[in-house]
Amino acid sequence: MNDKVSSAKQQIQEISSLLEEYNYQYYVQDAPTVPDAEYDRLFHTLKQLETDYPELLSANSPTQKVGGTPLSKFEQVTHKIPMLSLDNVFDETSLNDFMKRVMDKSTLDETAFCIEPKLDGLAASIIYENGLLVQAATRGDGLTGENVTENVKTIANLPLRLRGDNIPSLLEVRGEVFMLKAGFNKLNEGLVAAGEKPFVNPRNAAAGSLRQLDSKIAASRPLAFYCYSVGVFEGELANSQYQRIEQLKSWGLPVSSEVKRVVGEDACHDFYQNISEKRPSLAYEIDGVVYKVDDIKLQQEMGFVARAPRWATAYKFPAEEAVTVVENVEFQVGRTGAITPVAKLKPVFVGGVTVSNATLHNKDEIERLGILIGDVVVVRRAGDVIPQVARVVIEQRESQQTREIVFPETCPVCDSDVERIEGEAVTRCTGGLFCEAQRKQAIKHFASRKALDVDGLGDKLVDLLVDHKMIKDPSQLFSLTVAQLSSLPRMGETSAKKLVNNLQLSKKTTLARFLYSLGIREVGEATAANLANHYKTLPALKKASIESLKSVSDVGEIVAKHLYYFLRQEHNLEVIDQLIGAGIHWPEIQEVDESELLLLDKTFVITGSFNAISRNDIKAALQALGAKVAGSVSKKTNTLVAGEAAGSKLAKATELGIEILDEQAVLKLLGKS
Ligand SMILES: NC(=O)c1ccc[n+]([C@@H]2O[C@H](COP(=O)([O-])OP(=O)(O)OC[C@H]3O[C@@H](n4cnc5c(N)ncnc54)[C@H](O)[C@@H]3O)[C@@H](O)[C@H]2O)c1
Ligand SMILES: [Zn+2]
Repeated sequence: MNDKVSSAKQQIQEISSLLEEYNYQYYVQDAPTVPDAEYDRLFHTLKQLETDYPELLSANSPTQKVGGTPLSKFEQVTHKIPMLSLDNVFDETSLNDFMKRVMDKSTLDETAFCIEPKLDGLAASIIYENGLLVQAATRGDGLTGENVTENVKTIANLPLRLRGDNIPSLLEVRGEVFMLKAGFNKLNEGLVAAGEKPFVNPRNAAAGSLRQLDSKIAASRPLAFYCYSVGVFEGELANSQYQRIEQLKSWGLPVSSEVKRVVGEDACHDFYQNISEKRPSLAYEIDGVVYKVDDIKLQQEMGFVARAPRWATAYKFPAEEAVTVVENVEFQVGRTGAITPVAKLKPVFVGGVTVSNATLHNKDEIERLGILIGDVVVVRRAGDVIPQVARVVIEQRESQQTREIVFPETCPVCDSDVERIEGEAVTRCTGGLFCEAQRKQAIKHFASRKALDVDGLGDKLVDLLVDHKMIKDPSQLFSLTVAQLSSLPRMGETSAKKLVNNLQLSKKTTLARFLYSLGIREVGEATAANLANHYKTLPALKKASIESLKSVSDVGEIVAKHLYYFLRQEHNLEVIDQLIGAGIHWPEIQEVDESELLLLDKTFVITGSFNAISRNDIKAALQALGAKVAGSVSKKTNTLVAGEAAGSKLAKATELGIEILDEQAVLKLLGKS
């Protein structure tokens, strides 16, 4: 034996024993450890080797057999006509080759194909005698299957008795037992809740449910069945695959509504295209399209090879899952400061593209997956969804080569501390004002209407300023010159002058607006106002402990922590100092005698639109008098301020008998009219 042959022989042995192991996990345990694509890849490599070295082909090769082995715990059933598998193709060219082979063989004027969705479940043979369901079996190894009659009888959409005319006295229907997507998700949720292992996919869930000794368990599982062919029969049947399916339907048997009879290559390709698009919205999983010669006589003439008919082929969708290795984990900082772990993968082809990154979302997800750097993982990319790590192939973990994923303690972009607040999944950078990753977002927020309200500084302009490296943080806005600004694309001198002027104007603000403008997480307009009223000065707020912060109305544990950490970052404090240095100022907040607060502890809601005053000003004025301003009307509301075109809030307030003030009345109350 020359070197090439002996190396081919060794490869064949290695692949065969791997495939046998995978077959066992898949068909016997109903729990595959590798994606189908990995199995198919090995299978095709083996087939190719056997084609290149025909002398090495053994009758026991996995390429010559139908996958499963019937479990001995079931009574065995011998199939009168073997239940075969299907050949498969993965691209248009191979599909065209298949069609060409059929055409070459055909003497028909018009060779039609029956096209069916390839349901992703497991095949079953169901025998009806005189219209009554008498036996059901799995495919098993193709010759012998498992008797699962009692379990099949529990499948909701399958009739125990056929109806209609001309039913053959003996009729073996073949089809797929599968699980609806919705039922599968629910089943897995239940299993997880009960501390049991969930199924990897609906196919394996269907197989695991059907092959239960206790039919009560099978009955509790959301199984369904669609017919796609006939085995043995006594009586008359149509001579076309498509018409046979119609006949089965007329006897009350369930068939997929997607099945079509078509003529011509174009129509065959169109079907594939259409159903690929429809796939995500189908209630059940399909993993491809099956093309069958429609004419039964032509089917018989074409016959079979070892494990599959020559008259049919399955065009499989590009695999949505593939196996690869996690080479490293990097951390990306998003524009809101969220730190996302990203798995750096050995590049792998999946879902039609080469993937080398997959998001790991957050710490919880890493824990859920139990993933380590160096692990072999299954990567999933369905449709346009970003690639995900679906699971770790724990069987292939080599401990010496793996290490734990360690989250950074400081931001990989700006080195500020990171925080992860209890109850939140996300880890964040706390250098909001300084962090390069968060720069654009921070400046846009700073200039926005409810913050410093810089007229003429829109989002696009902020992008430009940052991209042209003119500013790094909000404080640098104030040293921009007319010359600098007018050098930007689409920026004339007049607008540049206006903007510089507006920036000057915006320096006069309030402490509340200033606090809001810093973009501290969870510190909205109302919270900023409460903080300003409570602490009165910025230094007082800077010194506040978490406990003290929590005593402010509206401020809970989470907000308090965000504030506290934000104000402990050197870099943030520097930017704040620079802002003050640039001339931002606000009027001192007067100590007020609470007894003078007219509206202390009264709750207001504002709705509708106003003419002489803005909604924000009404709000600020009410708050200055000690009132709380809430967003929705409830029993706790004391007064509704209703402007023009007030709607549901007005109706509700009227219903609850709450005091209602119109614009005139509120202006009077505020002493402004
Ligand atoms: N991940 C693993 O470890 C692993 C192991 C073994 C097998 N597998 C997967 O199983 C495949 C082999 O399984 P297989 O032999 O069942 O072949 P198959 O699933 O590729 O094709 C044949 C089967 O398709 C089903 N089918 C669905 N719709 C049909 C229709 N309209 N008409 C006819 N048949 C239809 C039937 O059950 C039939 O037996 C492999 O290609 C691989 O994807 C995976
Ligand atoms: Zn950062």
